Amino acid sequence: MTGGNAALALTMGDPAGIGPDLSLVAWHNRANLRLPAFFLLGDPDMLGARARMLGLDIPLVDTTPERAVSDFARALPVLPVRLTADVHAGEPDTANAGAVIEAIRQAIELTMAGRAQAVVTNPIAKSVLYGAGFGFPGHTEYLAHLAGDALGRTVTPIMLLAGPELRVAPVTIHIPLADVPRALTTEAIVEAARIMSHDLSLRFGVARPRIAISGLNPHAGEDGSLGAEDGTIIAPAVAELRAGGIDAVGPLPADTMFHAEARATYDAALCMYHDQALIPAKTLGFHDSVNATLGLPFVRTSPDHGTAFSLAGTGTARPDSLIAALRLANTMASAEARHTSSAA
Ligand SMILES: NC(=O)c1ccc[n+]([C@@H]2O[C@H](COP(=O)([O-])OP(=O)(O)OC[C@H]3O[C@@H](n4cnc5c(N)ncnc54)[C@H](O)[C@@H]3O)[C@@H](O)[C@H]2O)c1
Ligand SMILES: N[C@H](C(=O)O)[C@H](O)COP(=O)(O)O
Repeated sequence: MTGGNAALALTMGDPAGIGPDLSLVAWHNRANLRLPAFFLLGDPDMLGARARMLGLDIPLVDTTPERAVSDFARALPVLPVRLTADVHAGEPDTANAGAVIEAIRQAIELTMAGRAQAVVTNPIAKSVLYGAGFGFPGHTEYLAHLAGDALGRTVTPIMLLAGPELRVAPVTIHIPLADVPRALTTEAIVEAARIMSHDLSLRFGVARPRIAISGLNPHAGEDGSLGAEDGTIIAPAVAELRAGGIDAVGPLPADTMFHAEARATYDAALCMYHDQALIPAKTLGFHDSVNATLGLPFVRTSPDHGTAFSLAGTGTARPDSLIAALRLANTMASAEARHTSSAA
């Protein structure tokens, strides 16, 4: 589902974090960056105050999704989502959690209605939302929940970290490490790899995706002597995927699948848990990797970093990952639109 030539829907994220800073800087440099048009779902007063704090003269305009592309050239288009409490940069406040969540909800609704091209989310602070009763581990699970509600079916999200050096995703996402072995099943690995393969073709233009699947245990279990899951859970998943025509290899020892020569042998890696995937992703490209959620009925990207509260309002936060997220959302949605129109 893509909104054609519509603007991207960018959510404000936690208003005390660096999301507002990065959005203002990105818009300010839109011409030399040749950025795709976006509108920001957020509080105009907060944005104006942060621009002044950063010493940036940035015109804001209340917009609609339909006017945003034309507005983007002369002002930062804002779809107002009003905050409850005053914002102090670097000082998160659970009183604003409702508005943070509402901005995400509206971005999804507009994108699923074809009024926005894709969703790009500025960072939220999970603990702040939890403190206000938010019942999901983060955007990834919340987006899948809302999409599933809209479609009347279960939507399984895959959290892909996409950068110039590596694309990688974990099978299990925001669960405690102690719970990972119990959560790993052959079915979950197969489903994750199938979604990854499908979206790499549909939204990344990879004709025949090669997927490298990691083991769980050291040395991928060392033939069972260092753990059983690699042989009893992961290997059957690889066999099932290959029997179904997906070019999957594994289970691979995780410590020798991320150096340059290894990375040249696959299009994306699938790991068993959060840090097994995100450590190499953020080590190889912290400032130019993007968090892209696969498996959704719309495109969603996010910077690969968080709210960096200590940097908010200082002018020192780097906008690179947000810029890459805006560009990737546009590229992914455009690839899907081309694929869909050629299949029609
Ligand atoms: N996409 C998201 O919404 C997202 C992603 C990761 C973490 N988070 C949340 O953010 C909060 C803080 O998490 P954290 O401290 O683990 O990670 P973080 O990414 O906010 O910060 C980690 C380190 O990187 C630095 N950093 C982050 N972004 C930067 C930028 N653009 N430019 C320069 N330096 C930057 C920070 O100053 C800090 O030193 C947590 O609540 C976490 O849940 C959200
Ligand atoms: N786990 C990701 C990371 O560490 O970058 C990030 O927190 C994802 O958060 P969302 O599900 O809110 O995108």
